[in-house]
Amino acid sequence: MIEATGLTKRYGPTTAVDHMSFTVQPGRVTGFLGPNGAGKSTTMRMIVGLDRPTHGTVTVNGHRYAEHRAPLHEVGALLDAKAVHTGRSARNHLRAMAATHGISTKRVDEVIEMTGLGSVADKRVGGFSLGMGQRLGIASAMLGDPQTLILDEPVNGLDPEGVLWVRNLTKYLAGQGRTVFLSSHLMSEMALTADHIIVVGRGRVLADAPVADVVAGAQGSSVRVRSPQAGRLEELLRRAGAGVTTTEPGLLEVTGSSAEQIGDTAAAAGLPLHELTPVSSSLEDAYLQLTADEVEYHSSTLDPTLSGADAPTTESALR
Ligand SMILES: Nc1ncnc2c1ncn2[C@@H]1O[C@H](COP(=O)(O)OP(=O)(O)OP(=O)(O)O)[C@@H](O)[C@H]1O
Repeated sequence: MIEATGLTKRYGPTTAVDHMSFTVQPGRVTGFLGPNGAGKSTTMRMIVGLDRPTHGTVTVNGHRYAEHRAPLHEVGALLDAKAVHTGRSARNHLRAMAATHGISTKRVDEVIEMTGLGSVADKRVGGFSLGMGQRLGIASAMLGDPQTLILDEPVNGLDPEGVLWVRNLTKYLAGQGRTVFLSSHLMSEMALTADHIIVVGRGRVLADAPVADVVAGAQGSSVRVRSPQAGRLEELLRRAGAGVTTTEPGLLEVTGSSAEQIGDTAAAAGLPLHELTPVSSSLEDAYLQLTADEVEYHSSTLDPTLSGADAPTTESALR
């Protein structure tokens, strides 16, 4: 379990982390989401003692990182995949790490196998692709078979197969009762991977809840209703206070009313329904609403005259 209490980090005039308090529970995958500069990496670095809090505390299983006797067995972290001696092979890098922590070479072979690095383990890390570097970073984090895993952007640079692998691995590790805390900019991926998310913006916690609750709390959830008597139904729903828009004859997009309420209203009036579909907001919608005022760089409106490399994308606007 990771517990942050009033965690604060200032760099000169910049407050990177501003009185953050949260708990990351074992047995589930917790996602850490936030726009560029929100303080995610700084928070993760403080968890593993690479940065010292200006105020507040953060502990892993009740102790600050530095207080753990064998930290590698307690906490595994992927913070900067490029922070590896590039002249060494992956196997030698892992063996050097293992040797200084009393970990067997058998375990090195295990993590190489587990992370799919077998065919490149004896090649120089300097020639690794970003994805291979990420796998090596994850192998390093797993080396001590830790109870807690902290992964900063683990799917960054991975191909779809690699992304799926990280998803399955993190779910599997959480299923074993471990604490898994990972940051990502890929909202759609987080929706598939995380059970719980902590959303941050400008160093503060904006949401800390199960993924389903964050999505349900987003504005914009609606119900698609199809009826041969859509006009009459629209009248009744409006009278009951719902918002209704019509995009094609017979089809209503209803907000402010649940599918059950709409079904009951239609049944009470004897109106036939041909479709009644709740359309929930995606995690991305919820995330954009939560962080709308917190991003450092707004893309405002997308300029249609920009094209190719000049055109901002949703992802680049968030980063
Ligand atoms: N060593 C440092 N010195 C000065 N300012 C820093 C330092 N590290 C981070 N910051 C600032 O602190 C804020 C939070 O940065 P941080 O890297 O933690 O955010 P982040 O959420 O991880 O962002 P990203 O998604 O870009 O990785 C930013 O404004 C950043 O410029």
